[in-house]
Amino acid sequence: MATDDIPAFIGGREGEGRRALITGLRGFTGYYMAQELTAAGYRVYGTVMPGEELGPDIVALDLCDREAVARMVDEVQPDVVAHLAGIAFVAHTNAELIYRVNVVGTRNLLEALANGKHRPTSVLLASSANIYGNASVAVIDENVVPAPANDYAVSKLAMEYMARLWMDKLPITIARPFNYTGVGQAENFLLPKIVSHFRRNEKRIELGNLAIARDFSDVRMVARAYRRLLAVAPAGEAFNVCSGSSHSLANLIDMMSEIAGYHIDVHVNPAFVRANDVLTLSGSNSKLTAVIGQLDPTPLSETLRWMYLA
Ligand SMILES: Nc1nc2c(ncn2[C@@H]2O[C@H](COP(=O)(O)OP(=O)(O)O[C@H]3O[C@H](CO)[C@@H](O)[C@H](O)[C@@H]3O)[C@@H](O)[C@H]2O)c(=O)[nH]1
Repeated sequence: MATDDIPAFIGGREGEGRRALITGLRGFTGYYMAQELTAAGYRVYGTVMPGEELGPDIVALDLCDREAVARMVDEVQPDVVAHLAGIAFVAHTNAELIYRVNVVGTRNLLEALANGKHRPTSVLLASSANIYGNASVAVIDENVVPAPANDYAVSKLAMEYMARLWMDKLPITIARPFNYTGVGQAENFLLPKIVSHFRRNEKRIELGNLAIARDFSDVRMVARAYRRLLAVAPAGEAFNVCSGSSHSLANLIDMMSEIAGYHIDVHVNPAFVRANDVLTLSGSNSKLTAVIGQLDPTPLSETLRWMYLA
């Protein structure tokens, strides 16, 4: 689809009179997704983990509880679904939980939606660029054959394969986000960790593998891209969600030094070095922008400044 053909309602109120379900509403991305969908006119329903605070239109849900998932879907009867709940930390040590939540939990949701009284017009599943592993090409597009290198990535690729079994019943879109960050991301991820050290004025930081590079986006851009995908993506397709430019770890530290106005000493702590790390992830967003229009990515230095000053 050429950019000229992109429907005019993009950026408008395409959600008017429609119900959106966000799984993982209180997760890092869920918060921004809710803002984005509410602004587009959707009535937003969300699931949170049992024990988290509830509110109107917010349901506590363990995705691994198949019957509870079916009940929730029956109550909400969503028109669109952004499935963001899942284990997001690549170095999470509980492999069983990773597979249970990311694969079985997603299967429970798709089964409930397919069997539900009301069929949604779009279901977006958050997969991950980590499925590509250590790709041999410099810039990764959706045709690169996935080569997952850790349990997290295998779980996300398994989720994608499992989702294909439901594509004859549900209009499913797979998002493959590259790295993204922003205010509210947990400090066990690389950029919030670096930013928080500078915020505390620390002169030393212990990191893991320094020889990495990532394509970082701003979480607000990712939420915008997901909202547009829900409105216009052709069913059954996978889309990279990324800025198209990659930064080395040294470059990230330099950027933060510039913002904070001082130098930090970087030390390697073997405890943070991952076995089977993915070294470089740099993506092409051409397929995405051809369908949803230009992304207007926020420069990473601006996102870092936002986090530093928050
Ligand atoms: N977290 C962390 N990472 C470190 C550190 N030192 C080096 N790294 C390296 O920095 C890279 C980025 O780590 P994370 O920020 O934890 O992100 P990620 O593993 O790339 O995963 C993120 O991006 C994926 C998409 O590419 C997402 O799917 C995933 O949920 C997550 O957001 C990894 O190669 C990691 O080994 C450290 O102290 N902490």
